[in-house]
Amino acid sequence: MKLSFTTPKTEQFQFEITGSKSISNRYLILQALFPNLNLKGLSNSDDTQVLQKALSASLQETTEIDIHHAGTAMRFSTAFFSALPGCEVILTGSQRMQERPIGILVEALRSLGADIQYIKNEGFPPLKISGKPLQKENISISADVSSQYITALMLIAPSLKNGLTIHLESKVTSKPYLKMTAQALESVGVHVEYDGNSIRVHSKTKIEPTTISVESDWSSVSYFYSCLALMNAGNMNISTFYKDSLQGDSRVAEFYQLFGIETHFKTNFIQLSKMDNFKLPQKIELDLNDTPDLAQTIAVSCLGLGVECFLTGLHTLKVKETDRLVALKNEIEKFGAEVIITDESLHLKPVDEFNSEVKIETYQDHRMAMAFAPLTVKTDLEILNPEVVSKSFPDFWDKMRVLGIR
Ligand SMILES: O=C(O)C1=C[C@@H](OP(=O)(O)O)[C@@H](O)[C@H](O)C1
Ligand SMILES: C=C(OP(=O)(O)O)C(=O)O
Repeated sequence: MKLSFTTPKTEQFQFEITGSKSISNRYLILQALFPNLNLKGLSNSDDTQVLQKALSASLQETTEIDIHHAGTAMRFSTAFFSALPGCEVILTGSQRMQERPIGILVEALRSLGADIQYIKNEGFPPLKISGKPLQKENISISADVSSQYITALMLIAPSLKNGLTIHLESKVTSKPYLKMTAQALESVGVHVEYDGNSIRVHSKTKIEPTTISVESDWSSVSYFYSCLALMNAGNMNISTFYKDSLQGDSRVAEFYQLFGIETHFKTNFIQLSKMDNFKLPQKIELDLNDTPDLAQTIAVSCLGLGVECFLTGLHTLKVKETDRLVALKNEIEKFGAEVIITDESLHLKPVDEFNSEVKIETYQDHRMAMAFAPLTVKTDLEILNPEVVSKSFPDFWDKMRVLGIR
């Protein structure tokens, strides 16, 4: 899809963004445990829809469930089905899902008594799961590959007889997602104690009827911060967001101050505007260990603004929808800039003038398409397989059109 930008007639934009897929997928598991949980404003993303479908599958006999590209759905439902007595499922996913590691979670579940077998490669989906009551109440797990393994254990913990204590080994990656899980559990009345290196989730069999409204997705809104940073003028009112967010990616508001974007929190929306007389820095350095999904957005903003950046804490990017470090290097260098990557960092040295008419490969990764789209404000470009955005944000291109990106 070829993209071009026409300065819109208005400088004031107003729109709404779909519910957070991370929050939605946590509450879907909790709803499966506690049926009197009522959910409003769920994400319309593919990743949420596949999890909804998986959880509503009839489990009379061995059922194959295809989770496509959805990492959270794969990890959360592995734990859920393992602890569901009597169920027999085969959990599979896309080619890339079959290359994304799950061994740490499977080992943890097995040590609690789960019956899980690998169908193809040791350590990777597809999995054959025979659900049964899990016994132990203590577990140690490596926390530096994906926080989703730990979230998966936390979400099923209330259904274990004595709850579960999870000891975190090694440096914890994507930590705010664990806090999000703890807050989701607390919001339905499950008691959680979290002291940094261990998490205790108490058992709970029933909850009071509860209605939860899912907050909009902060990772999705990052692309609008990037657009505004690259545009000459404008302000945006985007709903529904609150100052006290469950989502770690709400730090995008702080990060984009570096690029002259101010965030004002109104009752239920955010107002983004450009700071007056702002002078861009020559170089920024950020540790994104807590917010890995913002890395692509920030790297491309830097390319567009001509700001050198050194991003660290990126070791998990290699095992996401694609190897995002390699994908970023390949695509950013097409514009003439230089990118140096290691296993956990990215150093971008920008160029004054871009190569034009660049074709962006998206590698089946929604965030590659969405991170590069804002660059159209500066130069015409082409995004290959633009439909990948539906993994987290199906309405993405409609919203871009509102801003003048066609
Ligand atoms: O728990 C979650 O909802 C997520 C956790 C993060 O993954 P890792 O913990 O694997 O970094 C993040 O990248 C992903 O998009 C969503
Ligand atoms: C990494 C992501 O998702 P997941 O791991 O759930 O597939 C993402 O949405 O950027």
